[in-house]
Amino acid sequence: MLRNSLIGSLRQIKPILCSQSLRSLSNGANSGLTTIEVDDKSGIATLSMNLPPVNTLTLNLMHDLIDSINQIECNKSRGLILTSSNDKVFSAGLDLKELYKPDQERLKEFWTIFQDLWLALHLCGIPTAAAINGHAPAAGCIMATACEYRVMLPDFVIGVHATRFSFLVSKWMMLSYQSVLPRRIVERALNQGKLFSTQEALEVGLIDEVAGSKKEALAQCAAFIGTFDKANPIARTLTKRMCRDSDVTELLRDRAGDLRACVDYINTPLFQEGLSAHLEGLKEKK
Ligand SMILES: CCCCC/C=C\C/C=C\CC/C=C/CC(=O)SCCNC(=O)CCNC(=O)[C@H](O)C(C)(C)COP(=O)(O)OP(=O)(O)OC[C@H]1O[C@@H](n2cnc3c(N)ncnc32)[C@H](O)[C@@H]1OP(=O)(O)O
Repeated sequence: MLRNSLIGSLRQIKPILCSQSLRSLSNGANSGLTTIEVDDKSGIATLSMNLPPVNTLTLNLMHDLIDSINQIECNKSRGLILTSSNDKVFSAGLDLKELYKPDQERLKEFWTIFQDLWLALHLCGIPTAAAINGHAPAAGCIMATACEYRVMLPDFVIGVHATRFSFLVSKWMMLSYQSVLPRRIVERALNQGKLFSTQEALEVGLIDEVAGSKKEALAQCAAFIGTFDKANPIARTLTKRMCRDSDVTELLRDRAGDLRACVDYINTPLFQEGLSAHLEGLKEKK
């Protein structure tokens, strides 16, 4: 029953582009906001976000990421490593400009694609790891928690600091955080709007390892992916999805309800005023 419902729900996000070859993948498959490099020897695909200056999750970047995840999965790569081509920022999270005084139809599209991205990453059939080679606030952190393993470079921050500027997060975003950290730590960190330093993140278990360089981070992620070599890939995928079932069911059960709640909240004066102050703060930093 559980397995059937899992398979059923997974069909909803089944990758469509299943005929592409590894060669064309390694040549880069889309508009350049992401790049895919497949290591010939290991068969592991590295997916890099490449949207200067800070990899904000715009509609286009999120579309590219979903396409890339689907392509990597369809090509039966041995694993997927998510990273950034910026050496200071993994991802600055959602594009705040999309949330400020938004066009209502575009906002719906934006939130829906964010849900899709999280589902694609969270339910990706092959092993996934994040090489966090820069700051990873807010949705940057949520993307990392949707992966199975996290390796981070020193002197950066990661976490969900939404309450600092009067944002709430959806339940599924909270569950993603909670799938990595104990509930009491998540509750405290979300309420404080805490950004963890690399060292703090390691101590609480938000990340699994610290690496000295991006090259080392990629190697550590690849070593993690190698730990599944003895597992049957289909059994592994089904097991991963069963383990994650309760997290995704929350969203799949009522995507429209989540969309409605988010759109309503984003339109409140509380949210818009907090966002306006946050955007000013980012400008004044200069
Ligand atoms: C009752 C039930 C209700 C349910 C409600 C559910 C949901 C409700 C609704 C809301 C959703 C809340 C979800 C939030 C998830 C998010 O991801 S929101 C995004 C939050 N992200 C941030 O706050 C990060 C802000 N950025 C930074 O802190 C820094 O930029 C950085 C990442 C640390 C990098 O610093 P650095 O010094 O290298 O760069 P700059 O700060 O100079 O930035 C360069 C440039 O980029 C612009 N920028 C940065 N981040 C963003 C962003 N997220 N969106 C848009 N633009 C961004 C910055 O302003 C600079 O622009 P420039 O001045 O024009 O150069």
